[in-house]
Amino acid sequence: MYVEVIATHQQVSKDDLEGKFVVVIDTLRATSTIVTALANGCQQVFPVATCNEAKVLSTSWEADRVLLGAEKRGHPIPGFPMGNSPRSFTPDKVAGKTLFLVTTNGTVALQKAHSASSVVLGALLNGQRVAEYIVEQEPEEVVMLCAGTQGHFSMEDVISAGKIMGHIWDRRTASANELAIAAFQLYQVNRDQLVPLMAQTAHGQSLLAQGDGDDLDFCLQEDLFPVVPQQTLSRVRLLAGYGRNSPYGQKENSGSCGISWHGSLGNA
Ligand SMILES: O=C(O)[C@H](CS(=O)(=O)O)OP(=O)(O)O
Repeated sequence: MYVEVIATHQQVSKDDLEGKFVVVIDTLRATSTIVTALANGCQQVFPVATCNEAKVLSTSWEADRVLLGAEKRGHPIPGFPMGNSPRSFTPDKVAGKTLFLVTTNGTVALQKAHSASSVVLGALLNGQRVAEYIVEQEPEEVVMLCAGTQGHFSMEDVISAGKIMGHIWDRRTASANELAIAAFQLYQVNRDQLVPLMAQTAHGQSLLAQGDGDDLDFCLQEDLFPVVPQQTLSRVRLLAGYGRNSPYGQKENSGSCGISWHGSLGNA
């Protein structure tokens, strides 16, 4: 297995991802939000790039089954009551609903991955379960596509990739590109201080400035939701057998948000 971490979705084209096994990561906040919504009972999510697209697509569903969520550069959008705060996607709001979500970076990265053969969504909230799924599937090549922030490297996405890399290496050998190795090291060194570290980053600072500091704490919890969301065509659902209510998921979701991991570098 070869694992490649890519720092921003702007570094790849749809063609580059064609036929690949891709993990899209946008820890602050799109993939954390989608993981949370699905784990809390949302039926399915359509990540879309524009508000217009979300409105047009949503008209095909019964109005009382639809949720509209959107933000642009961290700001709420009129007509999209759900925003992009994972903490607002509680079971009472999302159970049985179809969510159309528009965000600045994450949903654009997810749309770019439409050409991939398999697309799963990763975050710190579900990183270990995603790694287990990758190991079980044994793809020859894995691309961890970090959404980044407006074309720039995002520490939180790369650290999440490093966590997933570590869980893969804990279970099997795999070769990796240099960013994957760096991501692994970054996670290892900082795993006990994620909140203060992320509070220094550009995205952390902007969340704090807009009053969403609690999202930072929420999104930096590890393995709160042992689920694997999978994007098929344009829709994201929990992978059967890897959902919150699977026996596997229940067993793992023992209430601890922390992990116990003592991985070592695998051989190429
Ligand atoms: O909602 C977010 O936190 C970001 C907005 S931005 O990066 O601050 O512009 O969107 P996302 O697509 O989830 O990275």
